[in-house]
Amino acid sequence: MSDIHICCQLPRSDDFTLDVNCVLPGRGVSAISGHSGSGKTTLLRYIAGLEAADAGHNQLSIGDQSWQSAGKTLAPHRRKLGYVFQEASLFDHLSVEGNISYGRRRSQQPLAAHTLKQLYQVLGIEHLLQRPIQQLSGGEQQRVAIARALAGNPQILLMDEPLSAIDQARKQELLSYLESLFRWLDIPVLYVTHSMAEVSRLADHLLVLEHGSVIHQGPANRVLAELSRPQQLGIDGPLTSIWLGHIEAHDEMWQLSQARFGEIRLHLPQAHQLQPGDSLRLAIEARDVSLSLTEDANSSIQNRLAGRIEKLNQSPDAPYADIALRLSGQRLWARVTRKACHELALQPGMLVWAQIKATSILP
Ligand SMILES: Nc1ncnc2c1ncn2[C@@H]1O[C@H](COP(=O)(O)OP(=O)(O)OP(=O)(O)O)[C@@H](O)[C@H]1O
Repeated sequence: MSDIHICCQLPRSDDFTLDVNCVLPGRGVSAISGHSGSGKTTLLRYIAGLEAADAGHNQLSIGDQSWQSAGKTLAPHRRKLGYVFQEASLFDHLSVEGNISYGRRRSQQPLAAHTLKQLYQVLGIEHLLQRPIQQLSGGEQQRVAIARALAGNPQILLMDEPLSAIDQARKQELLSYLESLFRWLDIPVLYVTHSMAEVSRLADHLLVLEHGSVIHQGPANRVLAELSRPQQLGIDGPLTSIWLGHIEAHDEMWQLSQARFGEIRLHLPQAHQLQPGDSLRLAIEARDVSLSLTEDANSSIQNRLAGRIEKLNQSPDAPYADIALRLSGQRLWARVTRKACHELALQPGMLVWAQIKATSILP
């Protein structure tokens, strides 16, 4: 599908206007982040047609279909979209299958039966179809809500913090389901989140809003590479670099995989689900990267990479320094103590060795 064009000027109150003019990719996951009150939900609601918008100033097209243009507004119920909220909001009086059938019935061209079956498998809900909703865990309910949103065969899926009401233990499980789902889906997903874990594992594209306007936008790996303080923009969690590459080989003897990112090779714990040639996305947390001035060949750390310091962020009221390195075309963030930074006299421009513990990077 071709791109999503959004152009809106939407005053909500005396001191808040959603003012967005951007193009998002027509496939993959676009994460939308930003502080509370920055306009993320309002943007999704605008796309869904739930915000009264003056047609003169606003335009919206999804692929080759115009949903809003000069003088014309497509009614919300005619927009082919799925919407998933923080709470699953399923109908208690219907079974799992009854809820999903409800989603299908609301569409003139619902998912074909065999595609629906595949969706059940991807979300791991085949065995739940006859269950009453009250007998589902929070994570299961959310997977059913996603199936219901997709059963009508939408052109776009809107998700508003879908993991925020799920307990921590179940979040990891649901994240894995979402990874599989997004590999399988061929429609674009707009995914509102505050979580670095969700951005780094799920997002292909990242849009950051501040007070109603877009302040960063682009491929998620590139935007994160530039954000030295993601928390200050409302993205909570450890500073993380995303690298995109592929699996080169498996080393059965040591249960390791060798992966390639441009000119860089890394050793990882064996990625059993991936074959040589398969693409791979790696989230490397800055706290898992250490630095030394020389290559320490006696170190137990297998991944030792030479690079140059590009940025060094530290403040006297924090024990850590965040250091941006350039390694053969890749940006890598490292977090070390300010004391170590002082003792090694680290400065922008210096050549250093970055060490990444293989066991800390899970594909
Ligand atoms: N019904 C409303 N009427 C007027 N202003 C509103 C209304 N709902 C939200 N707002 C205001 O619009 C702005 C954007 O709100 P929105 O809910 O889109 O932010 P958000 O980024 O999704 O926040 P959060 O992360 O807390 O969900 C805020 O200033 C909010 O106070």
